[in-house]
This record gives sequence, structure tokens and C-alpha cells, in this order.
Amino acid sequence: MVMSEQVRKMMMVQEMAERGEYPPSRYILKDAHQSPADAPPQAPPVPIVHLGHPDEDQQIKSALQSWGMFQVIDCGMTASFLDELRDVTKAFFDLPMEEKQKYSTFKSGKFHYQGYGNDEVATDDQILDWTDRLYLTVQPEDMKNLELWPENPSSFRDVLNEFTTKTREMLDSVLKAMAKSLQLNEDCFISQFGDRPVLDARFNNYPCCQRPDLVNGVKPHSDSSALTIILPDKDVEGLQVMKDGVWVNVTTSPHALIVNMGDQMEIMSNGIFKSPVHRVVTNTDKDRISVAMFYTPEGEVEIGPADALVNDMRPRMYKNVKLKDYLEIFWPRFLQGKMSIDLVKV
Ligand SMILES: O=C(O)CCC(=O)C(=O)O
Ligand SMILES: [Fe+2]
Repeated sequence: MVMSEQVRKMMMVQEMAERGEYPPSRYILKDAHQSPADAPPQAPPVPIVHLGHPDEDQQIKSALQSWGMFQVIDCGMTASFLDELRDVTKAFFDLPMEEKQKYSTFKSGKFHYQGYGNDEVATDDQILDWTDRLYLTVQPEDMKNLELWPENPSSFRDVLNEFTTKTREMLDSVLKAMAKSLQLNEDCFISQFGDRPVLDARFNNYPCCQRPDLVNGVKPHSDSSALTIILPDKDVEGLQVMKDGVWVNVTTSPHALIVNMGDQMEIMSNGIFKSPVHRVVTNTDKDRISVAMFYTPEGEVEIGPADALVNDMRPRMYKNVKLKDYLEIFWPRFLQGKMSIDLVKV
């Protein structure tokens, strides 16, 4: 088929950037209104939530109702560990292309989500993002595909395993704190995840680009997850969030992690916590890296608005949905630059 041939011949973004190439037409935004160039340069930093602080409830509620995300500084991971995670990420993307391709998303001519590559190319008119990534499921244990876990740099696997354990601990405390901030039982959200919640790691590389005004690093989207934890680049900005109808730069402390709401959380909270639309923009001279951890309920478990959040004052706003079914709607639409949350509204 034309499509798969096209994909096989397609270069990784990193290779095009290294050759100083102008982005090919498949990457160029068609609508001038979508240009990444028009974000305001100055914005306040993302609100900080101090987990365990007496004002935690208030901090969470206000951050999630205004931004849909917050930053955590005291996240239980040391600054040097977070730097190590950045170092192994960068070391992986710095490997020769031949070595990275051992972990390719393409196997026997077929696309798989896990591995090194970019989004699936599903249609001829799909506009591609200026990024390469490594996508790995890290929990549950039996869903790990270790064949795709880099052995180089040699500490990569250990660092990822440690990041996974620490991220899970952080997610559990954040989910409890979010429930308590709404005067709910602390297990109210956690109990919806089932026995086998899924945690996926995505290592993102956004090479510099000759025309950052014409491409997206990641197209505008909301996450399909319940929660996403993001370790942004220490020096290079690029993540932007749509706030009150305008794009604002996401700025954080160098050793903070960002907690971002995903669509599943918007559903479980009956719309109180919004899953924000965000995107990544590129720049002409600096590569950017980030690591995102997507936490989702088990695919077969039906989730829905917490009972205690549905009442006469606030009627049910979302249908119950299984993650597996949601993803079937979400991915093809994501690839076309469309959001999906409205499709599960009552
Ligand atoms: O690179 C980032 O900062 C965020 C990436 C992102 O939004 C995603 O992978 O869903
Ligand atoms: Fe995202």
C-alpha cells in the first residue's frame, strides 16, 4: 500500500534536523491561524502544589480549575535523579540511528505503539509532528516488552524502573489528594483504576527546526490518560497550554514534575477537573527533550463520574466508558488533530 511505503521511506525528524532540512510538506500546518508563532512570551509559572501541605486542598482545586495542571517540587525524587533521567534520555537519542532503529515501532512491516518512532501515519492528509520518541509500557510488569528497552546507555533500564516506582507512588498520593480536595473518600478515584492500571513512558525528542512557525512539536491535544506526569526539558521551553482561550508557555522550576489532567480524570470528576488542551512548539537552534508518563485505568474497566459528584446541582456530564473503547475513538481523531472528550458527554 502507498501509505506503508511512504512510512518506510520517511526519515526520522532528527535526521532531517541534522541535515538542516526545511520541513517537508507533510509537517507543514495548512491553516495560518494555527501557527505556533503567536504564543505570548510571558506567562506566570504553572501553579505549585505542595503535597502534604495544610493548604494542599485549596492549591489543587485552584490549579486544576484554572490550568488543568500543576507542578510538584517535593515529588519524592531528588534533583540529581531527575537530571540522570534527562541524561539517559538524551544519551539514547544521541545514539547512532542504526542502533535506535533496533527498537523501531515497525516490525515485520507493521506499526506498533511501543518502540522508537513517531505517530502512526493513518491517512494521506495527516499533518505530522516534528518529534521522534520512544514509547514503552512500564506497568503492569507482564505488559513490558523488554526487547524494546534500550540497553544503551547501560543505566537506562534501571533509571526507568526507578522512575516508574517513584512515579506510581506520586500518582497515588496525587489521586488521594485530588479526591480529598473535593471532600471525597481518598480512594474514590484510585478505586476506578482496576487491578491492572497501565503506566506508559514516552521519551520525547524535539529536534530544532528551520521553520518553527510552520510546524508543531506535538499538535494541540488533550491527553487520553487519567493523569500524565511530565518531566520537561531543564533549559528549553516548548510546552504550551490553552488557558482562557490563549496559548501560554508552561514554565516550571528546573526540578519540578508537571501533573497534567487527562480526559479520564475529566470524566471521573464529572468535569470539575478539566483536561487541558496543550501542544509543543519547536525553535530554530535548540533541541528539546521531555519524559511523559501516562497513567490510565485498566482497559476493560468501565469508569465514569464519581457518584458523589453527581447531584441535582451538577447533573452527570459524561457517560461511563471503558478505556479500551475510548482509545478506539481517540487515536484516529488525535492523528487528525481532533479532540474526543465531547463525544462521551451525556
Ligand atoms: O513534551 C512535553 O512537554 C509534553 C508532551 C505531550 O503533551 C504528550 O506527549 O502528550
Ligand atoms: Fe500531552
